Amino acid sequence: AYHNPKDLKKFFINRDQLVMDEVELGSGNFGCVKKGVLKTTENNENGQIDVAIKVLKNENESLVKDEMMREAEIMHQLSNAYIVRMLGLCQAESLMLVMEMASAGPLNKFLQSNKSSVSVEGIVRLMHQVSMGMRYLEEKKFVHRDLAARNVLLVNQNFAKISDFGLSKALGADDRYYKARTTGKWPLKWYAPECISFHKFSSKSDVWSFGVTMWEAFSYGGKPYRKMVGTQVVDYIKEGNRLERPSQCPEQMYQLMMDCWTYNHEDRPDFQQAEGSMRTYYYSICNQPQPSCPC
Ligand SMILES: CCN(CCO)c1ccc(Nc2ncc(-c3cccc(O)c3)n3ccnc23)cc1
Repeated sequence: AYHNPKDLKKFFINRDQLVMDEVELGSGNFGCVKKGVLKTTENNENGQIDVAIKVLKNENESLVKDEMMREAEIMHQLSNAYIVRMLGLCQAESLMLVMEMASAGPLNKFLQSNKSSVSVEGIVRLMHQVSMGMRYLEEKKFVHRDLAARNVLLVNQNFAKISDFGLSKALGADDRYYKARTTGKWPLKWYAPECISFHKFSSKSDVWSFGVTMWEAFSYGGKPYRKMVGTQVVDYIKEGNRLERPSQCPEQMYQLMMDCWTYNHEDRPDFQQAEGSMRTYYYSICNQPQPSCPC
């Protein structure tokens, strides 16, 4: 269950600072995500920040509430340009998680509806940013466990942030993986073999998911293993098959995806190596570093 609430105390936002739109950005069994603004008085300047608010439904289910508190506790420890920032929690008519808004929404949806205006170089830039965010998570010993294009949110078409830490886990100092006790509604098409066979999750299994996320991006929001259900994918992979190179995908990027789908996790690159490959290729095609604030 969720513990040490004291750490998050300073993180509680009072309800009258929040103005919530009717606009619903998304919904799930947890509740829904709404658009809104957070009124601030930073150094007595009255300002406001666009926010996404995850609103918990049927409050009484302490299970869902604990899960949201765990998500908040994880995000509270993260600070990186390529990871969605949590601004705080608000306990009012229901429990709310307040995040800094990434207003262009999920990467897969964006690419599906902007095929013509996003170049291959633009996709390489976005996926390099995701690899930097994941390298940061790896260094901090957090396992995401739900990396997919639907959980990469865009500030704009040149700036991506990793989101949805609902399944994430902090590894113990000398743990090399997280062992799930039970299986849940798992995104099997994004999961490495060891996750499915042994319920073992590590940054190396996040690397496998990163490969599938790359495939989605270079497919402009295509759905992986289209004709199969999750359980069929397990056999497909075991027989040595992999997703095919998307037509617009550069050879070097497909090679990296294939490396991320190395069956044995010990032989898979880690995010330090994957980020290095992305950076090398990105510089080779546009010879300029990522702006410090890619706004
Ligand atoms: C393009 C418009 N559109 C699609 C609407 O149909 C759309 C969809 C989503 C968003 N933006 C966001 N949706 C959800 C979360 C979120 C909330 C809680 C936890 C968490 O990890 C993430 N979030 C955090 C920051 N920005 C967002 C912006 C636009």
